[in-house]
Amino acid sequence: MAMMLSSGSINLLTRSVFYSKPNIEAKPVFSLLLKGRTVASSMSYAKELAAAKKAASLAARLCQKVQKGLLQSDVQSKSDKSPVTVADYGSQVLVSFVLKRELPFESFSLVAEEDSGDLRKQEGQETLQRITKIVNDTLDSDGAYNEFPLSEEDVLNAIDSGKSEGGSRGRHWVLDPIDGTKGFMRGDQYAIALALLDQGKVVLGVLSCPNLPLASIASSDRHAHDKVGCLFSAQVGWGTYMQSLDGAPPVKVHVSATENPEEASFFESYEAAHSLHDLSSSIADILGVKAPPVRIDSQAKYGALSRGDGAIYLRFPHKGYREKIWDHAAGCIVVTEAGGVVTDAAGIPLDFSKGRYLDLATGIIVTNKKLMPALLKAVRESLEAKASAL
Ligand SMILES: Nc1ncnc2c1ncn2[C@@H]1O[C@H](COP(=O)(O)O)[C@@H](O)[C@H]1OP(=O)(O)O
Ligand SMILES: [Mg+2]
Ligand SMILES: [Mg+2]
Ligand SMILES: [Mg+2]
Repeated sequence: MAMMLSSGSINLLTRSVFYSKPNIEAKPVFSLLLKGRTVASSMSYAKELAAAKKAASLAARLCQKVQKGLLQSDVQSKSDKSPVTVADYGSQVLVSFVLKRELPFESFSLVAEEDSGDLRKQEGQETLQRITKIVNDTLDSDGAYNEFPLSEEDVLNAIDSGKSEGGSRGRHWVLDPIDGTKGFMRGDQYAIALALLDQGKVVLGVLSCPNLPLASIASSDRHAHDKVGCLFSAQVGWGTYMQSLDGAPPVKVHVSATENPEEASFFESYEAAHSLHDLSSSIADILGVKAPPVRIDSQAKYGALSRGDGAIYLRFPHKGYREKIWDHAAGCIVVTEAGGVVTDAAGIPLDFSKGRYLDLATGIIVTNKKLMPALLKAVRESLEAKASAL
C-alpha cells in the first residue's frame, strides 16, 4: 500500500517504515558561513539568494491565501488541460516583481512556466482583475513595496517577463510559481520553486513549501505534523538550509546517510499520470526497499529528501512527456547541496543549459551517494526487463 502525503493528514498505519527524526543539524548559521568562505564562487550569490528567499516567501503568502479560499471560478483550462489558478499567475507576478526590486542593478532574465496569453483574452478579464487585486493586497500586507499599486498592464508585463529561453550563457532565473498545481487544488503539497542559472549551472535554489510539516514526514508522532510551512534554500558550495516560512532561523540539513536499501523509503509523484508507479515499484523491489512508496506532490519531495525524511526519489514520466527546467532546478540544488545526487536514469547529471526543457531519455532518480550505484543497477535491470516484456 502506498503512502499519500496530504497537508493535514498523514497515514500513520505504515509508519514503522519511517525514521523518527528529521536529519537536521541545528548549528548557528554564521559559523557555517565562516567555514564556507573558502568557496569563492558562492560568495557572489548571497544577495541573489536573499532576494530569492524573499520572493518565494511572499509568493507563498499569496498562495496560502488563495488555497484557503479556493473557489471553482479560480480554475481555468489551458490548452494542455492543466489547471491554472489565480495563484499560479499571482505567484509569478510577485516573484518577478520582488527580484527586480531587490536586484535593480542586475540584468533580468526569467524562465517561468506561465504566460499571459489567456489573460489578454476577453474571457480572462475577470481573472486578471482578481490577480491584480490579490497581488496588491499581498504587497500591502508586506509593507515593503506598497508605494504604488500595480496596474493590470503591470501584472501582464510581469507575467510575460518569464518568457526567457534560458541557455548556457549569462544568468537566468528559473521559476515554477506553483509546482504541483494538482496538489495545490486538493489542499495538499505544492511548492514555489525558484533557482538561478549562471553559465548553464544551477547556482542557487529556493523551495517554498507552505504545507510541508516542519518535522520529518517520517515521524510517527501525529502532533509532529501540526506545524507546517518550510523554506529550503541552497547555494553552490554552501550547503542546504531549512527554516520555517514564518521566519525562524535557518538550520543546515543533510540527506539520509543510510546505505541499506531495506531501511530506505522512496518518494514518487502523488499523481499516477506524472510517473510510472509500476516501474518505481519494480526498481524498489530489485533494490530491496521494504517500505511502501510515499506519494507527495511537487518539488516538496526534493525538500523532504534533503533533510532525510526518505532516501530515494523516483520519477519516470509517461512516454512523450518533456521535463521542464523549472520542475527540477531548485529541487536539484537543494538535494545536491545537502549531499545527495540527482541524475537521469542512466546516471548522467541533469543539464539545465539547453533552454526551457531538460532533454532526458527516461526518468530522474535521486538518492544519497552511497545508495546511488545500487539504485542505478536496479534501474537498469528494471528498464531492461520492461523492454524485453514488450
Ligand atoms: N503528464 C505529466 N507528467 C509528468 N509531470 C507532469 C505532467 N503534467 C504536469 N506535470 C508536472 O509535474 C510536476 C508535479 O509533479 P509531481 O507532483 O508529480 O512531482 C509539476 O511540475 C507539474 O506541473 P505543474 O507545475 O503545472 O503542477
Ligand atoms: Mg502547470
Ligand atoms: Mg511544475
Ligand atoms: Mg507550475
